[in-house]
Amino acid sequence: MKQVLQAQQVRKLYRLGDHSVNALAGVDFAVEQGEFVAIMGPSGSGKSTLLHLLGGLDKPSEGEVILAGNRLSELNDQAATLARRHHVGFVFQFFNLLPTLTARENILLPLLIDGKDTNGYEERLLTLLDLVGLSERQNHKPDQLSGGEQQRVAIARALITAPELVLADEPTGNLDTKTGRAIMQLLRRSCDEFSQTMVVVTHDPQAAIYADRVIFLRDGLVVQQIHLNPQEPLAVRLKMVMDEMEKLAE
Ligand SMILES: Nc1ncnc2c1ncn2[C@@H]1O[C@H](COP(=O)(O)OP(=O)(O)OP(=O)(O)O)[C@@H](O)[C@H]1O
Repeated sequence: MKQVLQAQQVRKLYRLGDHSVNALAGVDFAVEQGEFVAIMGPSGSGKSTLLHLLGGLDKPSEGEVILAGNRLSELNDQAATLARRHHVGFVFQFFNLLPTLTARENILLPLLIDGKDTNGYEERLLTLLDLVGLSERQNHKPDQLSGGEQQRVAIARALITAPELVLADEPTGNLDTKTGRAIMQLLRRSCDEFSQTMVVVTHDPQAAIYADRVIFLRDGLVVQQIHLNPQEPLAVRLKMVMDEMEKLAE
């Protein structure tokens, strides 16, 4: 299987005045195409930092991230931006929707930024609007949508270019259980049907159970990884994730 993403001995040191925070202390892993990986760990364990480095939004202090065959440290800023644009869709906790644009226009934005003709994407847009359940609300602006609906717009926006890799930071944060489950099922379907790769940071075991693999971070290090079988009942997977969380909390 093709590897879409690799982290090699990734370290991140934040300097704060006269002291520094070791946010990542040497993280190694690889993600294969079509794989769904959840990253879990206590607050401050380095999850968001890692996601930013994996997507080339920030640079490691040491180590290397290889994204779709590109060694990010060897790219200049412009080349890194293009690699990101062509290979990665981002879903952040604060949806970063443009308030003056409708849901539909926000979803099409990555194509416009990349200078693409959006006409050729009409069918994909309609499919995505349907998948995220927003066909009826495509002409609403963000302030006319609920938090869950805004989150679904952000997810459709991340998927419109059919990126090989989707990086999501707490995609179910602040959502009710039902909407959160629908979002995770949508990401899972994107893996299964379009062979897209997902890396999702979450503190919620109910969200992590949709992954093939859960990576646990603590103090900036990978301390455990477990594989989940999507064929197993949700309750079995949930127990596996929660047992592991409990062990790591000891
Ligand atoms: N820009 C920054 N400057 C300085 N320190 C930072 C910065 N960003 C994160 N940190 C520190 O790095 C460590 C890891 O933070 P990070 O946000 O990656 O953790 P996290 O696991 O995502 O936490 P949470 O679950 O609370 O979002 C923390 O100690 C945090 O305070």
